[in-house]
Amino acid sequence: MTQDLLKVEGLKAYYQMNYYGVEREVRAVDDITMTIRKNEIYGIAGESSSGKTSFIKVLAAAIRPPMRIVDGSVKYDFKNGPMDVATATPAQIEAVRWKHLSYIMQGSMSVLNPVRRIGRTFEDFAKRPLGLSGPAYRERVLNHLERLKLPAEVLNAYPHELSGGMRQRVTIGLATVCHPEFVIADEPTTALDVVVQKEVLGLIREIQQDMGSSVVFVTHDMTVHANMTDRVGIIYAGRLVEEGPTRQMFFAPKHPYTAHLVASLPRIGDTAQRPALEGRPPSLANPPSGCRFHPRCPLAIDKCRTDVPPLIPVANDHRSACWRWQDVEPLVAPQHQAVMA
Ligand SMILES: Nc1ncnc2c1ncn2[C@@H]1O[C@H](COP(=O)(O)OP(=O)(O)OP(=O)(O)O)[C@@H](O)[C@H]1O
Repeated sequence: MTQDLLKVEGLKAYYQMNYYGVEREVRAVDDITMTIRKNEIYGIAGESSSGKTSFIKVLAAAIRPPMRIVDGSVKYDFKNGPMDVATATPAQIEAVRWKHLSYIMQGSMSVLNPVRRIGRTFEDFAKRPLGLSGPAYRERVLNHLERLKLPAEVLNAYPHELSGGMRQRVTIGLATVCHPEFVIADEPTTALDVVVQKEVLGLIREIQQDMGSSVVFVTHDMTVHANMTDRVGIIYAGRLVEEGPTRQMFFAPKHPYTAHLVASLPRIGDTAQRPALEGRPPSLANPPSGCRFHPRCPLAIDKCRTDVPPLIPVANDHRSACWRWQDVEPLVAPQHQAVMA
């Protein structure tokens, strides 16, 4: 039986700003309902400015003004008790940080303090949540470094003395040394070259399987989703527009936006011309009426311009928010789905 570790219901998180008396509201997360199961890797995809980072900042309980939760709930079922991010106190968040809820941030250099040795940064992150000291603490950290294929000497190094790949492994180490139940990874491999990227992705998967934790993995790179995730959710203009098992999303997408994202992947031997998706995601300060994708959608009909499509079940474990989901055709022939090999 699958169990849920996180339940998000009707979540709205907006940036509310006031420029010289003029109110401005960016609806970055606008009515998202979804669950994350125990022991799964859930991928979040979508173009730039679609709201992915804003959404996971809420999941990570890292909400800072001008962002605010306007409505909804974000309920975790942690081993040490339930927590709703929407109502949690700073002390409750502090109690789960790193030990239950952890975050692998974008760009290792911005996470690691350049004038602090790695060993000191590990102490800042892990000593208190682990509740260990002396030899027991040191043994725990050294074991973890070994699992990350990092030599013990990194503890004496400064960040600039390490390669980009090693630094990223260190940030993964910091985020996982307390064996958290829930790990959020925001574009953890974007700045790395392809070989190192593969290594880092393999490592995240290994650690996830070892610890049995849930991972939410954010990237706009669909190849990474194809190779890493169990399920994928597609965010467009602040909304979850489709969600399903990864294979199904690639082979039988039920939203025209997903079909285009999947088709944009390069494939060996595929020379077919595919219609490009024109335009850009809309401004979240003034999103289009009805389905927010309608101005770019090749299948749009009048109803799409006026009525918001609900996210409904369309197949086993698969939901789509499209009035015309039954007419969505995959844009890529199955023999060219090389990324899913
Ligand atoms: N601190 C902020 N203040 C005001 N608006 C913001 C802030 N951060 C993000 N936004 C706006 O929220 C919207 C969603 O941005 P977000 O960064 O969540 O998207 P994203 O999908 O993660 O994009 P990317 O892939 O480029 O990181 C955008 O319109 C962005 O301009």
